[in-house]
Amino acid sequence: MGSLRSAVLAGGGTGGHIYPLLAFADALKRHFPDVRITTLGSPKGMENELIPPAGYDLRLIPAFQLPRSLNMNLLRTPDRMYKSAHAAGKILEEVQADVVVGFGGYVSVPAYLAAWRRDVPIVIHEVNVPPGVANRMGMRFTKNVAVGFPQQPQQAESLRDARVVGVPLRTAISHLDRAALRPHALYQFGLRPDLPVLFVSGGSSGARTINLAVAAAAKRLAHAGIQVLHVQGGRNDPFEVPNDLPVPYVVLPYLSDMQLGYAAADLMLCRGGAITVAETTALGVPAVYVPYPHSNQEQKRNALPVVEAGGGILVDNSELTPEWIEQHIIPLARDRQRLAMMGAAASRYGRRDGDEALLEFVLEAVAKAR
Ligand SMILES: CC(=O)N[C@H]1[C@@H](OP(=O)(O)OP(=O)(O)OC[C@H]2O[C@@H](n3ccc(=O)[nH]c3=O)[C@H](O)[C@@H]2O)O[C@H](CO)[C@@H](O)[C@@H]1O
Repeated sequence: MGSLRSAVLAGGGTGGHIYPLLAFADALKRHFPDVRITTLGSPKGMENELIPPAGYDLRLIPAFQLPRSLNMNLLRTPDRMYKSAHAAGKILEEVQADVVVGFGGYVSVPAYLAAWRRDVPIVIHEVNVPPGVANRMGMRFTKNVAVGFPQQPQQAESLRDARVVGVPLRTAISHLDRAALRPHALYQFGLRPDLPVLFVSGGSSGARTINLAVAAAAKRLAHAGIQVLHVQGGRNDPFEVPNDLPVPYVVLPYLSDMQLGYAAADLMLCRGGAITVAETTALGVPAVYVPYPHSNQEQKRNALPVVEAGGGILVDNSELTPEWIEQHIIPLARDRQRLAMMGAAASRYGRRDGDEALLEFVLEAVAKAR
């Protein structure tokens, strides 16, 4: 393995960009205990809540809104973009960056621009198809593109030559032994060991449709003997659940220790965010995926290969009603054999070594540039 003295990691907005960044930072630290790690974020993203508690240096650069489609005129539209790239450049110089690794989100663009102008190698990690606007812009400046899933290079021309490295997952998740942690997780949440647990999470910001549909099905789930562990999501409105249910229905605003949720879960109900899909499959958690309908079908593309492999089922956002939950989720949550088969299929699709594989790719990129 090569070496690194200073790395700048850029990625922000929602958890989907930040958790892989943090997992990669941890891998860097493990291999190079003296490496200087600097993360770049913008003032309003979830990075402000997630990165400082993880112990990494977070530098904020002025935010600017990217258009939804790629428009190279942006690079000529000075002001805000220039201000952000200038701020990123000053940080790259101060920390004498050997590499910039970008995970997407608005804040990655100024980092890519600043690195390109200073001949600092750039590595892009992309988990979605189509790739996000920020990363697509970054691809104008580097060929070092890594992706999270094996189908991505076939699905997008811009990713055709990308290296499949998997998704860096937090070690609490990638090293998780679900069965061993389960008793502790159930105890922590006040759940019973004798009844199945449906774990509900709409991704880092939460999902209104999922929250409301499951809450409205609370009585039916409870009377069928299904416990619910329901994470509302960082940026979502609270919802009402009856308080006289015969079995536990636990609502949490946000769960930092997601490994506990995965350990408690017999079945998951979730969106199809790329990192969520990487985690459920790495851990072999059978899941019902409800892709977010307004983002270019990216979440459906994330979940479909898992479903085709037998690791979960897919339902349209508009079809997720309390009746659908009663007809499909209740029988599934009670069918231990089917859940075990789905879990095994999910884990054949998933992988746990994305952090190490991305690190290897980054070191190769740095060595190539030297
Ligand atoms: C609406 C939208 O555009 N969503 C995008 C966003 O999703 P989002 O930001 O929701 O990201 P993902 O679903 O991919 O990942 C969510 C992450 O948050 C963690 N988590 C979640 C809830 C919680 O209480 N605690 C917790 O730790 C999960 O364990 C996971 O690590 O980024 C993903 C990755 O680019 C994209 O694929 C999604 O399409």
